[in-house]
Amino acid sequence: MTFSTELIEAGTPVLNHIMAHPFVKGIGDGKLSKQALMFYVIQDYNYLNEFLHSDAVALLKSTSREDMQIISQQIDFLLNSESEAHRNFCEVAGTSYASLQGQPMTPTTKLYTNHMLETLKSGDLIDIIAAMTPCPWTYGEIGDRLVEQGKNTADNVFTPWIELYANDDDADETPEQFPFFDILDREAPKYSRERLDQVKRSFLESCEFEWDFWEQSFYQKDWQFLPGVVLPVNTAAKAK
Ligand SMILES: Cc1ncc(C[n+]2csc(CCO)c2C)c(N)n1
Repeated sequence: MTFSTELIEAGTPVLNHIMAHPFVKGIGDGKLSKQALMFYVIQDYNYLNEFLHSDAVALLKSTSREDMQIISQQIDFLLNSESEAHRNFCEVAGTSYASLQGQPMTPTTKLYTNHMLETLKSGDLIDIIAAMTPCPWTYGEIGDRLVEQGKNTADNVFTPWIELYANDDDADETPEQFPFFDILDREAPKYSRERLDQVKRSFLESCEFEWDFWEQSFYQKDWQFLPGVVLPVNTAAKAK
């Protein structure tokens, strides 16, 4: 069994929970509250900035042009295509994208991005890619499964979001669709079983953070701040 197959098998229960999450179901049914959509976009903008930093370090640790190409494609998607997904949510929420940028990170966004950034400090390429892979993997799967369920209808307001993340219909579910898995499979044989278990754990932590991200957005889980705390002006995270 390849290492990527092992990771996919281990991550599938989390993916199933993500598919059952009310936010993801809401995308499929074209129904989500304005508050949930805005919260998601604010936090995802923060998340994607840190994902870009992770890509930058992954690029720095790459030794082949092939890997550099894969990582640069991810950066290109993130900078040039992924904003379309945010714009789709903003349009439905009836707000402008610009108004949702530059707000503080919530605890969950901090934990998830810190998990990725921590691996950058001390990890090898395999550690960095493993922590980053659940992001494109789970979104590709969400897109594919919602298309399989026939949710990308003309009258679903979230069809542009679904179609951005769904992979081509004629392609099978193979790791080739997620080139990060290729890098993991190539790097894995260089490591002991014990070391690979650490990598797998890190992948699973990111899978769980993906679920947490939907959860925090659906319920708008923000900092509580204890009674009596007065925040500095312009640092309240909640969108008005
Ligand atoms: C919390 C969160 N997780 C995953 C994605 C999806 N995503 C982020 S970058 C990228 C392409 C580079 O791999 C993809 C598919 C997201 N937007 N937000």
